[in-house]
Amino acid sequence: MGFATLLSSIGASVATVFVLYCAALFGYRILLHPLRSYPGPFLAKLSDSYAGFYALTWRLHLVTRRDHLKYGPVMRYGPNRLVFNSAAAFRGWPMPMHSERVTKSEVYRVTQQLENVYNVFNVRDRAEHRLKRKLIGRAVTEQSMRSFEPTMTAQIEIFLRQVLQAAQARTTSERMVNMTQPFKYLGYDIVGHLAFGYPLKLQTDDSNRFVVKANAYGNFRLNMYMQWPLLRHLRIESVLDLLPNGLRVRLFNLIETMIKARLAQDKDARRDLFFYAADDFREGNDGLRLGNLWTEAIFFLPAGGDTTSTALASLFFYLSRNPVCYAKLCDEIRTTFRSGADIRGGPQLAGCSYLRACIDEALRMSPPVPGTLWRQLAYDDPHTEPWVVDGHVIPSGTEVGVNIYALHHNEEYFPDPFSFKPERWLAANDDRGGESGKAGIHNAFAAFSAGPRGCAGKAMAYLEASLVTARTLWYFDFEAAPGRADGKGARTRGRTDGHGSEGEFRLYDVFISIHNGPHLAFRTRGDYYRELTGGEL
Ligand code: HEM
Repeated sequence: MGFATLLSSIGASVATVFVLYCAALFGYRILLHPLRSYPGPFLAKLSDSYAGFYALTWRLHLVTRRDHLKYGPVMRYGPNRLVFNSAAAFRGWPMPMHSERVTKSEVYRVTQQLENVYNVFNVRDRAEHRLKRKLIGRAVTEQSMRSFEPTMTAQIEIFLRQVLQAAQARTTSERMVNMTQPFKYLGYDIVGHLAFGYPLKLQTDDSNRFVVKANAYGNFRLNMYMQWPLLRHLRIESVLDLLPNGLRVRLFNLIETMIKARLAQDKDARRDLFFYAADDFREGNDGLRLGNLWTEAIFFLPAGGDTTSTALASLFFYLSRNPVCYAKLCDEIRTTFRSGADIRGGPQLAGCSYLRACIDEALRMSPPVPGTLWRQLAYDDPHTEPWVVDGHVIPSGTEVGVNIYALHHNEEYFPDPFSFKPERWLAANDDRGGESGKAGIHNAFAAFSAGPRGCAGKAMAYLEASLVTARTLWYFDFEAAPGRADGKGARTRGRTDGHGSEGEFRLYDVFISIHNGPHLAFRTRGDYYRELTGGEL
C-alpha cells in the first residue's frame, strides 16, 4: 500500500469515527437526553453553536425574546441549558431555600485568566465568594458612597461643564452631543477613583479612552465563550497578546500602572477599593499580574464604568422622546431643590420618586446586562431533594437562566413593554401585594440580578444615575438632536429578531450592552449654569 493510500484510508477512518461520534452525540441529545421533551430551536438542542452564533452577531438578547414568543416560557437553549421567562423562575433562585444550593454555572470559568485565581464575579465556591463579596462590598456600601460622593460629584461637574460648552456652542453640529461617549468617560473616571484613587481622566484627555473599546472587545470575546464554551479552546487571547500595543496589552499595562500607583501610597491615603481590600488581596505568585488584586480590577472597572453609563444613555434617550415624562421629571427636580449644589445624596434625592421610576423604567427597557445569567446547582450541594425552578424539576448538570431582556419585555408583567412608562413603577404603590402591583413588577425586574450574586454596586449605580440626571436637568434642557435617527429604523426589514419599536434605545449584547447615541441638543436653563462657572457668563 502506497503512502498516499495509507494516508487517505486513515483520513477516511478518522472521518467515519467523527461522523459516528457526532451521530451518537446528537442522537443522544435529541432522543435520550433528560431535557429532550423541552421545546426550543432544533439547533440549540444539538449544540451551543446556536447561542454562539447569535452572540457573534450581538443580538442574542433579541433572539432569546423572539424564541420565547415562539416556544413558550421555558425552552431548551443548549444541550444542557434551560432558559425561563417568568418572575417565579427569576425570584426562585435567591429564595432562602435555594440560594445556598445554587451557584454561578461552570461557564463563568471562561472569564478566569488562571485556573486557580478567581474574582468576585467568577468565583463559584460559595464560601470563597462570601469572603470576596464582603471585601468588595465594603467599597460600595451606602456608607462608603457617602464618603466617596464628593469625588463622584467633582467628576460629574467636569461632565456638566462639557455639556455647558456644547450648549453654548455656535453651530448646530457643535451643540449636538452623542451621549454614549461622555457617559462612558464619566463612568470610567468615577470607577477609576473608586477602585484605586486613580485619575483616568477620560473626560479631559484622550490617552486612556481606549479602555472603553478594549473592555467592549474583551466582553464580546468572553460572551462568545460563555455561550459556546467549545470556542474557548481557540485561545484567541493568546494571539491578541502577541500584538504589540494591541488593546488588550494596553489595558493590562494601564491596570498595572493604576495598581502600582496605589501601592506606592499609604493604604489609608483614601477610602477606595484598595483601602478595603488591600490586606486580603495580594500579588499573585507571578507578581502583580494575575494576583487577586489584578483579577478584581479587571472585572471592577467595566462593572462600574460601563453599566451605569448605559443606564444614563438610555434614560436620556427615553426622556428626549417622551416629552410628558421629561416635563414631569423636570418639575420634580426643579421644585425639590434650591440650587444645583443642593442636589446631593440623601433623603431629598431619594425622595424623588419620579426620578427613581424613570431610572427603573430605562433599566427595564434597555438593561445594561441584557442576557441570560447561567446558574447551576452547587457541586457540593448537600441536599438530596431536587432543585425545582418554577415547577420544573431540574436534572443534575443542567444550567438554568432567565434572560433579562426577555423578562423585562414580558407582557404578563409589563403590558405595552416597548413604551416608556415610569408611571408603572408608581402606579401600584398602594397595591404592594398584587400581582399587577408594584411588588408584582418588582419581582420581574432583573436589571441587577438578585440574591447573593446580585449586583454589589446597586447603591452606587442609583446614586450616580440620580445625581447626573438631576443635576443635568437643573442646569439644562435637552431634546433629541434634529436629523439624528438614533432609535428609528431599528427594525430590519424582513427580520423578526430586530428591536421592538422605533422608540427603543438600541442595545447590542456582548454580556454588557454596547450602544451608540442618543444624539442630544442642549440649552442652558436661565442663568442657573453660572453656578458651574463660578458666576461667569
Ligand atoms: C446600572 C448599573 C449596573 C447594573 C445594571 C449592574 C448589573 C449587574 C448584574 C446583572 C450583575 C450580575 C452578573 C452575573 O450574575 O453574572 C452584577 C454583578 C456585579 N456588579 Fe453590577 N451593575 C451595575 C453597576 C455596578 C457598579 C457601579 C458596580 C461597582 C462599582 C458594580 C459591581 C458589581 C459587582 C462587584 C458584581 C458581582 C457581584 C457578585 O457576584 O457577588 N455594578 N451587576
